[in-house]
Formats: sequence, structure tokens, C-alpha cells
Amino acid sequence: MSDATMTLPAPAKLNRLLLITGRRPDGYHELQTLFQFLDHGDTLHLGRRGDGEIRLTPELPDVAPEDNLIVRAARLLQAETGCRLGAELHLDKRLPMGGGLGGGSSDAATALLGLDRLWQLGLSLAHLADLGLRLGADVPVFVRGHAAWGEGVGERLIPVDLDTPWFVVIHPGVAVSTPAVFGAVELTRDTPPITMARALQGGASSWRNDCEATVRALYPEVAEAIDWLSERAPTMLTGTGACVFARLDDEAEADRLLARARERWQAFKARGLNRSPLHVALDR
Ligand SMILES: C[C@@](CO)(OP(=O)(O)O)[C@H](O)COP(=O)(O)OP(=O)(O)OC[C@H]1O[C@@H](n2ccc(N)nc2=O)[C@H](O)[C@@H]1O
Ligand SMILES: Nc1ncnc2c1ncn2[C@@H]1O[C@H](COP(=O)(O)OP(=O)(O)O)[C@@H](O)[C@H]1O
Repeated sequence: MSDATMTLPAPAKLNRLLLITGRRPDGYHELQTLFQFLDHGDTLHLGRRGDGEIRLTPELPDVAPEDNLIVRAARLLQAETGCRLGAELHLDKRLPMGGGLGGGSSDAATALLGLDRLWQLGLSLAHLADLGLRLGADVPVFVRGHAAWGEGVGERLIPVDLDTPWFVVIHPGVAVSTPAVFGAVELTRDTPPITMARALQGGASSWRNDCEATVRALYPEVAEAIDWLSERAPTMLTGTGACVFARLDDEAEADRLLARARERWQAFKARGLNRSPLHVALDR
């Protein structure tokens, strides 16, 4: 990799557990979650520019260039450090937007770490995670780069090692509105908090997503995908959806399930990762 251009992964995440334990005075919900990365995601190509301009191709549908989290991450880094360099960025988008896979947040984290390297800024991961939090609650875990127990809105992170099965991830073909889910009257928002030790002890078979009942009620397409998949393997919703994932111990089984899922939906297979491929690529 030359120091003037780089190609870096922006992996997806799954919420292997998602509990809603309360609501803050500002309306945001207090969560307890287990984040894990997948070996599947977007790819960001970065090149250095000497003139301070930030250029990103291609444009994403329904996202104004200035709102793209990659551009916002680049500008935030310039503002924070006074760096006068710019960047030529190209995104190969593979992750469905608004799918609960954290694609936009992961893109932002890859831009922060990639530009820190390209511009030779030398910021710490703690500093970059603080900047990331200003862009979204899911950005810090991608910056930190390790599977984690998350609390608060997901920004208080403790690295953990989870089981690393194969997953078949289905996109049910609808866009879920995160504000609509968090705003739903019937959402469970009073789950008693548990300790991280208890969550880990319980293991994957005890994990659940408190958004599931609400998302099922609002989006029958998601309910259908969960019902179909859970007849075949242990299944959960990630984030506020729309994506749902099944857990399999064996790759051949995952391949068979994937082939059947693809007869009806967009779907992919991926392995759970406790270390982000972004950090592997950057050796951070
Ligand atoms: C639920 C999670 C779990 O990983 O994932 P996704 O499904 O988005 O991937 C995240 O915490 C999502 O965080 P983030 O991505 O920052 O949420 P946004 O889309 O910006 O939030 C949209 C709106 O949802 C509500 N919201 C969001 C997060 C939260 N902890 N409490 C909330 O009440 C707020 O009204 C907010 O304005
Ligand atoms: N680079 C980006 N990739 C995806 N979405 C982005 C990006 N920049 C801004 N967004 C906005 O963020 C929203 C959430 O995207 P995403 O992270 O893919 O989903 P989720 O938060 O459900 O996991 C999108 O609907 C889009 O409006």
C-alpha cells in the first residue's frame, strides 16, 4: 500500500443482543448490546489531495453529498486538526442502507482511520472514537475495532470475544425507520439491566433484540423473514432492522440455507469476527 492511496474495508456489524433498558430525558434510549463484526461489508478507496478538497464518488441514492457520513467524517477530521490536505474517495457500497448492519457508521469509521493514516495525523483510537460519536452512536465500535459490550446509546464499550459462527443475513426488502421504531408506543423500554458477565454466560441462545416485537408489528415483511429463517436456524433481528440473521456452526449448512433464502430475498453469508478487518488492514 503506498502512502498516497489506500483501499480499506468497512465491515458490517450485527447486534447479537439488544436490550432497551430506559429512556434518557432527551428521548434517546439507553441500550445494552453486544456488537460483532462480519467479514462482509463496503470497501473505501482513498487518495490524498493537496488542495483540501473532499471528493466522494459515487453519490448514494437519497443522501446529499454533504450529508454522506464519509464526507462528514473527513470534514470533522480537518476541522479538528487544522489539516489542509484533502481526499479523493470512492465507495464500493455493498451493505444495504438502513438495514441495521451499520454500513454508514462503518464507512465513517473507515474514513476517520484511513484519513488519519493518509494525512499522517497520528490521532489515538480514543480521540477518533470521540469524533466518531459526533457522527453516530454506532461509529465508536467501528473505530475501536473489537467486538464489544456496549452501554449508554452504545458508546460505552468494553471489548469482548464472542463465538464466531457463520451467519446467513436476509434483507427483507423494506426500509425500517429507526425513529419510528424508537418512537413506537408499544416498544419495550424497561428491560431490567443485566451485567455483562451474565449476558456472556448465557451465551447466544439466551440473546434477543427488544426491538423485534415492534419491528414485526410495523413491518410484516420482516416478520415473514424471521418466521421463515427461525424454522431453519436460531434467528434474530439486528439493530432496528430490517436485516435478520441466522446462526450456523457449519459453513456447508450456511451455504445450503443461503441458496434457499436467495430464492425469495437478497441475502448473504458471512462469518462473525471479533477483530475488525479494518484494524487488521491498518495493523492498528
Ligand atoms: C439501534 C442501533 C443499534 O446498533 O442500530 P441501527 O439499527 O441504527 O444500526 C443504533 O443504536 C442506532 O443508533 P444511530 O444509528 O446513531 O441512530 P439514528 O439512526 O441516528 O437514530 C434515529 C433516531 O432514533 C432514536 N434513537 C436512536 C438511538 C437510540 N439509542 N435511541 C433512540 O431513541 C432517536 O430518536 C434518533 O433521532
Ligand atoms: N456512507 C453512507 N452509507 C450509508 N448510509 C449513509 C451514509 N452516509 C449517510 N447515510 C445515511 O445513514 C442512514 C443509515 O444508514 P446505515 O448505517 O446503512 O443503516 P443502519 O443505521 O440501519 O445500520 C442511511 O439511510 C443514510 O440516509
